[in-house]
This record gives sequence, structure tokens and C-alpha cells, in this order.
Amino acid sequence: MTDVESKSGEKRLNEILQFVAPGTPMREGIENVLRAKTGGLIVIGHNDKVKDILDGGFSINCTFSSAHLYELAKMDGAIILSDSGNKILYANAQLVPDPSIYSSETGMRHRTAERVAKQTGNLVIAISQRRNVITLYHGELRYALKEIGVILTKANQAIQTLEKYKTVLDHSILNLGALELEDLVTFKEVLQVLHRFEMVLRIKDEINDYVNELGAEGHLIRLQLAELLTGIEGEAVLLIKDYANDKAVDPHQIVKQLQDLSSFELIEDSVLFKLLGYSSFTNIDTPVMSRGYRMLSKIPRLPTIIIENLVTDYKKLKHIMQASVEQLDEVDGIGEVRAKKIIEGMKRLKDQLLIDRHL
Ligand SMILES: Nc1ncnc2c1ncn2[C@@H]1O[C@H](COP(=O)(O)OP(=O)(O)OP(=O)(O)O)[C@@H](O)[C@H]1O
Repeated sequence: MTDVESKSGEKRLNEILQFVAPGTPMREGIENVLRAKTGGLIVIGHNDKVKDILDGGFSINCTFSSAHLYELAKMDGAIILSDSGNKILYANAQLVPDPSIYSSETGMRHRTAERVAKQTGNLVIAISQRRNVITLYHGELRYALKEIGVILTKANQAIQTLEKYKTVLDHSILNLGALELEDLVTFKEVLQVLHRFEMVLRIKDEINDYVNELGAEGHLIRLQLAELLTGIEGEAVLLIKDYANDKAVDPHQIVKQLQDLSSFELIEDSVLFKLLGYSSFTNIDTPVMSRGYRMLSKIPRLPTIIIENLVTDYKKLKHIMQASVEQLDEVDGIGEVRAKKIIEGMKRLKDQLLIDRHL
């Protein structure tokens, strides 16, 4: 499977998991069927492909509710829902998919579910009568829903890992900041921070998957995640704006490309160099200067347009830091008052970084 295919597969699984997440009427209905041990076979969507394999059954055509689903699952056969899942169209229906479609399942309910999903491309949910499992099928995708307690434990472990990675990231950002102010940065520090950003963003994605699957039960995890990672992507974008070879490059696009890298590619300096627009043979110890976007964004109430004008005129943070009030006054949108504020802001940042670095 290619990376692109696996990414789109993940996206599809995420959407499906949200559709059946705890807290939704759909999940409530499925859980009721599971507890009642009647078993169930549910097809979401009633297109031509489904019509072709549908035999018999009662036309119901009522609004979806978890109670209706539970009652109808007492009958044999499949339940067919509308495309959005908000209507129950048929119950007690016999499904006759192509028997030549490969299925790894043993029981008839699950075998049918897998074949119907592959043949129609629709989402099919099988609720086992005997084994206490809910299995989702969608095209080639098969996913057994995990118990909420199991996912919660995994999500909490991932949050702890995230906290550790975040501390390491914060430390390397702090170090980079101090070096930027002393004009001592080499590509080594830049790539290190970029790599750590990406590691944090990857754990974030993993936790988001758990949050999707947990639905209403994932509320606390969602809050913790938000608290840990506020502004993190914005910071990564600014880092790229500071160090990409071409100033005009779209930094969001690079963040996206970074996320699409395999774990192996991510640790390759040459790949990261290329992403930033440099030759893959660049020496990691080469000194490099920040444009200053990230640092300048930390000065309170300094509008983005002013930061842009500063970088356009001075090119590098080092030169902005060396400028006098009179020189800064020359920049579009900067008057004497603002020029003084920028110089004060830079000085405060420098002092703060020195203190933080020694804590
Ligand atoms: N082709 C089909 N169309 C509609 N319903 C079906 C079909 N095949 C099986 N079922 C439903 O599945 C029920 C149980 O079948 P079976 O025990 O073989 O499945 P299973 O996959 O072992 O599931 P379980 O784990 O629930 O026992 C049937 O009584 C029927 O309600």
C-alpha cells in the first residue's frame, strides 16, 4: 500500500469512527444490540449496488433511533439505513453478495458483511451474537471496535508520551532561540527542532484517532491535548518561514509534506534539507541565519504585516537586532514609538531566554 493510500484509508477510518463514536445514537443502538445478544447486520446507504444484492425484507422507512435499531435487530437478517444513517429503510432483509468475493470470516453474518462492503463500497456493521464484538467493514477495510476502557488506557499512555516529547521539543526551541539571538545557529539545531516538531505532531495525530473513536468519552483527553499543543503548528510554520531557502515558499505545504514522510525519511537529514529547499548534500554544521518571523511574533502587539515589512527590508533577524530606532523608523508602518517597542521587546526576549535557559 502506498503512503497516499494509507493516509486516505486513515481519513476514511476516522470518519467512520466518528460516525459510530460513543455518545452518538448510532453507537447507543449498536451497544444495545450487543448487550441484548441478538446480533445484527447493518448496511449504511441504499444505492444501486446495495439494491442489486438485496432480497426481501420489510420496508420500514422511519427516522433512525437507537431504540428502533435495537427492536429491529431482534429479527433475523440485515437492517438497511439511508446514506446519512438517519433513516431506517429496511429490516429483516436477506443480502446476497457475490460468493466469489474473498472473505476471511467464518460465520455467515460476518462473511456477508465483508463481502457486501467489498462489493458495494458501503459501510457495513456486524454485531456478533456470541463473541461480544462490533466489526466495521468498508471496502477493503476491516476494523474491530475496541472497548472504551482499552482505548482510554492507550490514549492516556499516548498523552504521557506526548508530554515527554513536548518537554524535549520545548528545550530544543529554547536552545535555538538563544542561539538565534547570539547568531550561532547551524542547520543541526534547525533540523533537530523540525524533527521534534514532527514527532510531537505525529503523537498528536495518534491521540486524535483515539479521541475520534472515544467520541463523548474522549472529552478530557481532547482538553489535555489542546492544552499541551496550543499554537504548536503555528510555531512550526514560523520555524519554516525563518529557515526555508526560498522566502516565498508556502510553509503550510512544507508542514504537510513533513507529515507525509515515512518515519525512516523523517530521520534523514538529506530529506529535511530538500524539504526546506536546500541541496541534500548541505553540511549539517553550516551556519544559517533566521529571518526572524518566530522571534518577532513573540513581541506583544506587533502586527504580522509589520513583521513582514521588517523581514523584507532587513532579510535576517541579526540585522533587525542591530538596527537603531532611527533605522527601524524607516520601515513601512513603523514610527518612533513602535521602533522603541521593537527594540525593548527584543531585549526582553533576550533576557527571558537567558533566564529560561538556565532554569
Ligand atoms: N446473507 C445474509 N443476509 C442477512 N442476514 C444474514 C446473512 N447471513 C447471516 N445473516 C444473519 O446472521 C445470523 C447469524 O449467522 P452466523 O451465526 O452464521 O453468523 P456469525 O458471523 O457466526 O455471527 P455471530 O458471531 O453473531 O454468531 C443469521 O441468523 C442472520 O440473521
